[in-house]
Amino acid sequence: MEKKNKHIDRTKKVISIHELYKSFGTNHVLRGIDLDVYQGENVVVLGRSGTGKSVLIKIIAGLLKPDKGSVNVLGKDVAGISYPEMEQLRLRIGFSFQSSALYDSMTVRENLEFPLLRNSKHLTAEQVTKAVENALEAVGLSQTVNQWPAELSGGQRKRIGIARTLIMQPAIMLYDEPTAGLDPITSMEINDLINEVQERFNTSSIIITHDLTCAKATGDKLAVLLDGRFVKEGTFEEVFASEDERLKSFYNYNFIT
Ligand SMILES: Nc1ncnc2c1ncn2[C@@H]1O[C@H](COP(=O)(O)OP(=O)(O)OP(=O)(O)O)[C@@H](O)[C@H]1O
Repeated sequence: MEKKNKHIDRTKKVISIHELYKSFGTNHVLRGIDLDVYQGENVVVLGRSGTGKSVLIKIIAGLLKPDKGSVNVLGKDVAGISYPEMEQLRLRIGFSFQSSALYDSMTVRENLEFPLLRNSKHLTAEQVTKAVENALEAVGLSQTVNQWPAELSGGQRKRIGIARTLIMQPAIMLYDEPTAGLDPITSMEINDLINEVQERFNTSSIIITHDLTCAKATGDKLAVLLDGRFVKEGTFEEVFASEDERLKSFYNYNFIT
């Protein structure tokens, strides 16, 4: 079912990218990217492997520097800001990695406490406990608080990874292949969670995925990256109605793999 989100505020851009270029030596990965993400909007980025989707969200998160172009995130130009300003901005961006990136030697509670204790030193023990409880409740895994990551399923680890980013109350969520390696039912649960996070916390998100079911379920807008540029933007139906041969071959490839 195509999603409907009534909460998008089209008067507020939380991410605005214009003519972004990024190369690694002679590998010209991003070649003139334009993208706007509005308050409360979920944008899905589709594209074949190696087209630069992860590079794009790493630039948004300040983990890579753009070569050229403007990248404005929550009102700040990430290319021009100082390191301390970038650190502050990064706290408002939740990055959900493909690998979930949990610390195996820490319990779920400790994994969730970690970003809070490092970044919000003024909090009392009681406030930290409450924040952990709230984040776990938001992802439906309150009962796992004393478990180890190794005791959790892939889907649960993914949820705990999302809870660990939610604990910092981010304005923007970046999901890198959130359903990769998960079975269809668990994937559907993660899609639902992405939408719940969007509605409950009014976050704006970029979701990188090869999973067209995820794209349809979570994306208010889809953007297709090809040869270093976005070649098509629109709703799932608009993108799939495209007669562009380059897009058609991409969809066919995805449907049969
Ligand atoms: N730090 C880096 N140094 C050099 N090259 C890099 C670096 N990061 C990415 N690249 C190159 O940039 C290109 C795009 O990589 P990226 O990881 O963004 O692709 P992707 O679209 O996310 O692929 P996938 O769907 O397989 O995850 C690749 O050719 C990759 O080798």
